[in-house]
Amino acid sequence: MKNAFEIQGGKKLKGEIIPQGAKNESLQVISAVLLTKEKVTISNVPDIVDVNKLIELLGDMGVIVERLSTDTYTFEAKDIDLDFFQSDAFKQKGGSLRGSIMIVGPLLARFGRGSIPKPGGDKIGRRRLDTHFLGFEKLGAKFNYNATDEFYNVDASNLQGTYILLDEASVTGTANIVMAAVLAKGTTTLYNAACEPYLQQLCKMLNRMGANISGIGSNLLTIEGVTELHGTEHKMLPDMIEIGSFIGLAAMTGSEITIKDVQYKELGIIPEVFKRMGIKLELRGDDIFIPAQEYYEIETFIDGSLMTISDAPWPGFTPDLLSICLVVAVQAKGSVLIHQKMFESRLFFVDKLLEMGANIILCDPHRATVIGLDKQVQLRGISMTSPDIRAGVSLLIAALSAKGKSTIYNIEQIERGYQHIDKRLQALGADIVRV
Ligand SMILES: CC(=O)N[C@H]1[C@@H](OP(=O)(O)OP(=O)(O)OC[C@H]2O[C@@H](n3ccc(=O)[nH]c3=O)[C@H](O)[C@@H]2O)O[C@H](CO)[C@@H](O)[C@@H]1O
Ligand SMILES: C=C(OP(=O)(O)O)C(=O)O
Repeated sequence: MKNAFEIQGGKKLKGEIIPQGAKNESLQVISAVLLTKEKVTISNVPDIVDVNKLIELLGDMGVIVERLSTDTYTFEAKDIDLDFFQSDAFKQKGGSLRGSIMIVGPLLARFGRGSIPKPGGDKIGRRRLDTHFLGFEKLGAKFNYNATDEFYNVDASNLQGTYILLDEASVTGTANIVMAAVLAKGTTTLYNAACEPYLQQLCKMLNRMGANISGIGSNLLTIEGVTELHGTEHKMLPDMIEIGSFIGLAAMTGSEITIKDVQYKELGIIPEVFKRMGIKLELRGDDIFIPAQEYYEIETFIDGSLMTISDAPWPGFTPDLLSICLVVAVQAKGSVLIHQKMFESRLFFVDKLLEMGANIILCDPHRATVIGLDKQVQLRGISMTSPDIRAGVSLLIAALSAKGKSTIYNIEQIERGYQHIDKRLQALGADIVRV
């Protein structure tokens, strides 16, 4: 398998691009099929490494998976092989993606026990799972963590609804606890819940399956336990992180791009953050049109002080788009402080941007000040390795804007979240090949 992209940068792109279905939503709703023995049909499923691995894992557990078309699947979790969870195959596969952690809640709810190896995902700093297991414990489960094997086991003969104040608004943690609580006895009140669109979509799907969840979209969820759930149909939202990435791509390369069918009202603060970086966006129907812009100027705060872009749980700005904002700022007019509050190793990729000619001061692992080049100096193409999914795409955007050839290695990191990205960029006129 060829695992690098070779890019000849500096070309203006033009055209329309359709965002894939949301990666992080997919990982939640596909895990939720374990909650019922009936058939669940899911559409707009992105064809990306992480989602394909989860689907394969479900198949290994005994879920009957049928692919109806390129992006539509049915899942039927009639019989699950509970012994599979102690096998080496599970330990190896289950640990290879972050999203696999969300099979534990449904397994616990339906079969009274669940297991998971310490999950993978991006190496972007410490990524604790306490919220998940503290929540399960509150519902009456017992868990143990084998530090040698890096393996978690959770047991519960009878989950009991209760009041849970989460220690942090964890996205996958909230999803996991909600999925455990829907089949628990009595009422669970979940406070400090995360409420990203991914979670809103999950909760709506669970309600269609017969669950009784209220407070969707807020940080206070009330879940009245039910005895069983049924089959349903679900369609994934477009991936808001892809949409943000394409906005950044258009600005940095000075290209005219239309992003189709974005479900604008689900994008929260995302378009506003890019607008404050000086990027012109037009909503046409439900498409975002970004005109070719010679330059874009980052606003200051009202009092004239330096703009700061930082992450926060929803409806704050998602941490998954900060790397994109950082790279876009490299060619802006003006300066910005990028403050990545959640993850402590997500900004180190600026080293590569520095090598390409960017003007950035990495203040500490969480903060970087970018002094924009205002397109007066073009970045230089280099060879680089993608450290994580969003840094990878940011480097790809930098490479597309740069003079000369860049090579990006370790593109599995990019491909775990961006579907057929080389082909889709080629369709916009990009010079990118897989080598
Ligand atoms: C598969 C999936 O859905 N992955 C997403 C999910 O990961 P994931 O669910 O793993 O991330 P969490 O929401 O648990 O939080 C990530 C990290 O941020 C810290 N933290 C979290 C909440 C908070 O209020 N303050 C805080 O500092 C935590 O210590 C944690 O280590 O949510 C992250 C945060 O949006 C995203 O980057 C990931 O793309
Ligand atoms: C950090 C991310 O993903 P994961 O949680 O799967 O590592 C991401 O999507 O930006």
